[in-house]
Amino acid sequence: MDDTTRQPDSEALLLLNAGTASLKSAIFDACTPLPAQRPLWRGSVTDIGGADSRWRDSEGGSSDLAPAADPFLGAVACLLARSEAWLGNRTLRAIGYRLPVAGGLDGAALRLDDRSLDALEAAPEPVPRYQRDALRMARVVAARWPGVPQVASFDTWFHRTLPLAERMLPLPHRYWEAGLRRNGCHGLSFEYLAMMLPRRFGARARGRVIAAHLGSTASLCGMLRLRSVAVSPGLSPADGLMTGTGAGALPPEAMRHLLRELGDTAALDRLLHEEAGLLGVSGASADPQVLLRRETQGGPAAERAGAALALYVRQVVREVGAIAAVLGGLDILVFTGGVGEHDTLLRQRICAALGGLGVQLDARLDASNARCISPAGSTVTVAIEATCEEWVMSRDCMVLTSPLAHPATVRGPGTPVA
Ligand SMILES: Nc1ncnc2c1ncn2[C@@H]1O[C@H](COP(=O)(O)OP(=O)(O)O)[C@@H](O)[C@H]1O
Ligand SMILES: CC(=O)OP(=O)(O)O
Ligand SMILES: [Mg+2]
Repeated sequence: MDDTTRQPDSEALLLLNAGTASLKSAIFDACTPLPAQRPLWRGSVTDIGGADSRWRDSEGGSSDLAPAADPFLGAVACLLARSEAWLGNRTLRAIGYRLPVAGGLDGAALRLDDRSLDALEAAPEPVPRYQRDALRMARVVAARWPGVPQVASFDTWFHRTLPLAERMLPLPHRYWEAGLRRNGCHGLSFEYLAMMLPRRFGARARGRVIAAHLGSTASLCGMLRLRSVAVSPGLSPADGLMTGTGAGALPPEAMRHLLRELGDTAALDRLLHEEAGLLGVSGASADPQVLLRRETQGGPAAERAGAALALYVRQVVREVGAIAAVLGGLDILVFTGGVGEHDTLLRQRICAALGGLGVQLDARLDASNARCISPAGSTVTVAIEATCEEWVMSRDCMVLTSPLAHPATVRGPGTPVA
């Protein structure tokens, strides 16, 4: 590397990734123009606001989180303190955030300042709750580290290539004009996969790919030539697949019934996002690992755990089938996210149900968590790729804080996304 481009060794990036049930942070070394793919440190708070809320870090640290009046800001305070302690004397070059939607702003990523934060906060509903959380966090961080550049990376950017037929909702046109459209989810994760798959599978990766991001929430993305052409959710993971605590898509009659019964949208939101999904059906847990254990223990509780898992698997299988139809077939099925990367049993159930599409698993490879888990010569390559949204965010931070950066946005001219 040219010495004139070398940053002081002590420069670092802090990336903050607020999801639906977790807050993750990662610190990357900022001494090379393109940060190494492995973070120096990782921290997370899981089950935010729940009974099992815990922080953990990549150095083995972990403890329960004390209840807080505002559980999300409690999680932020915890991770910022841990991050600051880990950083020690290192200088922060930038702090990056994942934002699910660009709120009408242009581009893949942008520098956050009072003006852009105001604009994002003023973006009209509907925006997912965790968008608002990420913006609240950015205000807290700006007060704690004034002067450190802040950068937002948008999930919506990767899905800018969705065709109109995938984006539109069958509603009167005025709602389209008002910005009501299908945006897809987990764009930074799919963008990461779109960079990694060609390294592993060469030209095959440019064919018909379905990426299954199965984490606390779940969404699928169909890609052709590594571009997003089909997605399972609409505006947020509240649509599409069920999740740990979320119902996913529901028939309108069910929504009307629930709204009548519950009386207001806040109660409806709580039910749909916090009390439904695997937790609601099983009556026991949002965590598939817990349900897989419970399923084997017999009795009504085991039956409900089994029913919840069967529903989850069925929804993923149905969506893979639908997206494969849109793609005209399937060359690669890639799993990512906490469940997709680690849950052998659920992967096996999903793949067994997809045999009709040519999906096969080599049980030995799968049990050993190999990265390619289909037998050699299979019609469909089945792969596991550990996602790293924070690495995509770290690149945006480097580009937007470089002296050559375009003043506002990176990764090409933007398509306005509402
Ligand atoms: N080793 C594991 N085996 C099975 N499931 C796992 C494992 N590790 C994490 N998970 C599951 O992954 C989910 C969290 O996914 P992840 O992508 O890490 O988080 P988030 O969606 O909050 O960003 C949880 O449901 C958890 O049970
Ligand atoms: C939906 C989303 O992007 O967040 P999570 O990390 O919780 O899946
Ligand atoms: Mg996530």
